Amino acid sequence: MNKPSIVLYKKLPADLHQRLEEHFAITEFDGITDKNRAEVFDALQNAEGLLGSGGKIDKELFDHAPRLRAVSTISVGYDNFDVAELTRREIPMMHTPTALTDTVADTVMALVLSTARRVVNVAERVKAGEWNENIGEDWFGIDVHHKTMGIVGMGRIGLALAQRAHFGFDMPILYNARSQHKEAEERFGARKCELNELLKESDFVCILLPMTEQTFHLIGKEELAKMKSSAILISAGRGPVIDEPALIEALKAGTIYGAGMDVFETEPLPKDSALLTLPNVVALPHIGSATHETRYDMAACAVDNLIAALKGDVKEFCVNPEVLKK
Ligand SMILES: NC(=O)C1=CN([C@@H]2O[C@H](COP(=O)(O)OP(=O)(O)OC[C@H]3O[C@@H](n4cnc5c(N)ncnc54)[C@H](OP(=O)(O)O)[C@@H]3O)[C@@H](O)[C@H]2O)C=CC1
Ligand SMILES: O=CC(=O)O
Repeated sequence: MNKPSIVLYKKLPADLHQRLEEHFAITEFDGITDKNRAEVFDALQNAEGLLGSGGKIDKELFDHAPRLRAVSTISVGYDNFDVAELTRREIPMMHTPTALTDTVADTVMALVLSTARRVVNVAERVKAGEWNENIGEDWFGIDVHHKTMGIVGMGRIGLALAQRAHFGFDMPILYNARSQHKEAEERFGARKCELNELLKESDFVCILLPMTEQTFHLIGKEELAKMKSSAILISAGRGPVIDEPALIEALKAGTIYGAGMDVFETEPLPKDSALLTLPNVVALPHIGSATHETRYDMAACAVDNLIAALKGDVKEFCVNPEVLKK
């Protein structure tokens, strides 16, 4: 019997590629870009599955995939997919939520520490030969331990961050989400509050929200103005949740102390972005989950997700479970 065809648009480790090949005939691309879209459209004519990460996966693409039965992304976020269109076509959309949670929380904690203690800025000065005598106050940062941690988006990653902040740094925790998160309250003493209260009271405001119509530019000029001048903003959910020009203004004016950012409105971050010129900004290239171990686990999860979905055997990790046949 012929194996079902799939389109793979992300390079996989050899053993995972082999696992996929045992089940499917694979047409492989190095991403889906404006340059190769037409070629991808041709390959999709026959494809029953789609697996990869990044790119804009929209209705036009699905229109070229009349046999598509399952889509699997190697990520937890899926804002680059037209999920409503997939649901309309009764196609399950799979993602990799649990594999990366701890690694992303570690990255957020790294941003908290490196912005507060100015690790990147100070290390650059050492490399530039500026450490010539005992350091003075111009090398100092601010404490992290015992400060108030505000978490906007108390989901899987928010919870893992709360655990680190509570047990590792003895930080009181405030959070904002749509629902109450009893586990965070009971295990880490977290207190749910309105966004405005969180912004006013937190020393670290960590934004861990998905990108949706409701979260777009949730943090803008007015919200930034509510933060303490000694507070630090950490952005590690999706870039467009923060109004970047408003953030740049606040950082330049010194109305907040600094920002640690793993995600941006435009990625890769444009070379002329003012964020690159500000010493109180730590900018990372969207590395939240980027360790060898975690990226492997995410890819393995996405491969298993596609195999399960094309067999009609989905048990978890489906974004639109309403399409699954009972
Ligand atoms: N920087 C990186 O490399 C990475 C970034 N991410 C990003 O992080 C996001 C979060 O991941 P994860 O924790 O696993 O996701 P979850 O779905 O577990 O958590 C999302 C949280 O956001 C809250 N939320 C959603 N919409 C709103 C809103 N309008 N107002 C207030 N709260 C809201 C949810 O609230 P409620 O609980 O009430 O539903 C939930 O607490 C991903 O969607 C992805 O975009 C993920 C991985 C890596
Ligand atoms: O940003 C990364 C993800 O997995 O989502």
